[in-house]
Amino acid sequence: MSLLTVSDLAAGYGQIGILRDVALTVDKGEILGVLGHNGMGKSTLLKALSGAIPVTRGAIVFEGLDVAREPPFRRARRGLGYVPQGRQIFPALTVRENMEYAARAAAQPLEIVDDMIARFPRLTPILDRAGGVLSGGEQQILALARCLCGRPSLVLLDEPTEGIQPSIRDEIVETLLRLRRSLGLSILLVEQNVKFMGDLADRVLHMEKGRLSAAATPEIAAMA
Ligand SMILES: Nc1ncnc2c1ncn2[C@@H]1O[C@H](COP(=O)(O)OP(=O)(O)OP(=O)(O)O)[C@@H](O)[C@H]1O
Repeated sequence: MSLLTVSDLAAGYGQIGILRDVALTVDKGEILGVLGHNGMGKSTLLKALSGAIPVTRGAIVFEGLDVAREPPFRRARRGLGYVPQGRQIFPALTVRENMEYAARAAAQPLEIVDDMIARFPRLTPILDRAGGVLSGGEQQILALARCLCGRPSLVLLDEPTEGIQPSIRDEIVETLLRLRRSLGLSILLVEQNVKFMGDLADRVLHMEKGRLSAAATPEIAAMA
């Protein structure tokens, strides 16, 4: 059985429908990629799966249970982690405080913060620095570490390479592959960056105008 099975999903903003007939599965330990150009609905997909926006039809079966009508915090407690586009780091809290906040919100013991810090060496020298002064790459790594303080089994990851220099991009690839190995983590990643996707994803789908299809664009075919 898949960890996540989405079927016949529709969602949007008020009267504006964006996603239609969306179906996908993510298996345990799998990294599924969704590629698409600007405005095609990638972020909307992750918002609908995390509960940030309501779905208008369809099912989101996570670990055997349809969570499509559950509020975001309940989905998060079940192990559906979400790293939104723009990272949404708390700017006035330190790196450590950002992580402690997430652990508390997820009712996890605070020891998980030290466990995660040990997995992200780049955070160690900046633990007391305010989130708002971090570089884009540091914020992305913190956003991921903070999400993992909720002990998710699946992470919904929205454009982690946006505004990030190539060296940190490579570090993020290595980190995600390591986390998959060590924690058995599953990842649903939406991206525009074909190279990043090629380095990371086991399988890639293509999103166009709110619909998903098997990847058939020349860029993706060239990755294979
Ligand atoms: N809050 C909102 N209200 C109304 N429409 C929105 C809202 N947010 C996004 N949209 C529209 O939904 C469509 C899909 O946007 P979405 O952000 O999901 O695309 P995306 O594929 O993630 O693009 P990008 O790569 O630029 O982030 C776009 O047409 C966008 O204008």
